[in-house]
Amino acid sequence: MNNVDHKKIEQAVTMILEAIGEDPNREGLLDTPKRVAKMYGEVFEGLNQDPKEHFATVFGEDHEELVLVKDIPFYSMCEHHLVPFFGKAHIGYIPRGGKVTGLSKLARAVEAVTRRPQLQERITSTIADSIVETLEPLGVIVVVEAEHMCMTMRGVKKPGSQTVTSAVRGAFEKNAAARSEVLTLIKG
Ligand SMILES: Nc1nc2c(ncn2[C@@H]2O[C@H](COP(=O)(O)OP(=O)(O)OP(=O)(O)O)[C@@H](O)[C@H]2O)c(=O)[nH]1
Ligand SMILES: [Zn+2]
Repeated sequence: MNNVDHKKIEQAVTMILEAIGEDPNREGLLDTPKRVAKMYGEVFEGLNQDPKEHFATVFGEDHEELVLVKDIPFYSMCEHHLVPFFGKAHIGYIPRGGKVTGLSKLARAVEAVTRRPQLQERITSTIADSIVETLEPLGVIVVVEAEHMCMTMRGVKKPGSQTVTSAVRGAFEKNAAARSEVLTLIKG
């Protein structure tokens, strides 16, 4: 929570308020720079984390079949406009050699990757590659669906449009049937 330079953010927010023609000294705005600094500490908390660190918890469970955690909600900040994009991540992997991680660790990795200025494509591939590098599974598939506020409240203004990205590694790259099984499970 304390990864950001609060003082610097407070100064910057005061300057932005002045720049838009607001009065930073009016009552309602007095604590706004402080609040924004605290909020950025929270939404950019992932900058302090390496998603891979969450996969240190490994159980020696002999399960070389699909593990899928779907509908993991996330909130991130588009690195172009610093406005939110948010949605769901779905992570499937086929463990190898008993390297099975805790289910919550997949959701923790999503938090680590999304709580920083981001691109949806990078979120998707970083999660997949972190799993490949740590758990060395037979295969990984990551699907991310999100709504980007920079496309809804501003710019092209297309509310409701969803962006879907996927990253496949290992067995899922070659095996279309395995991929479609996961996609069916995600939809169901
Ligand atoms: N590929 C990708 N693009 C993104 C993501 N988030 C936002 N963008 C896009 O980043 C682009 C930035 O385009 P620019 O032309 O530099 O900026 P802009 O003038 O504000 O663009 P508009 O949004 O079209 O008004 C826009 O097309 C956004 O939709 C993301 O996660 N992935
Ligand atoms: Zn954007």
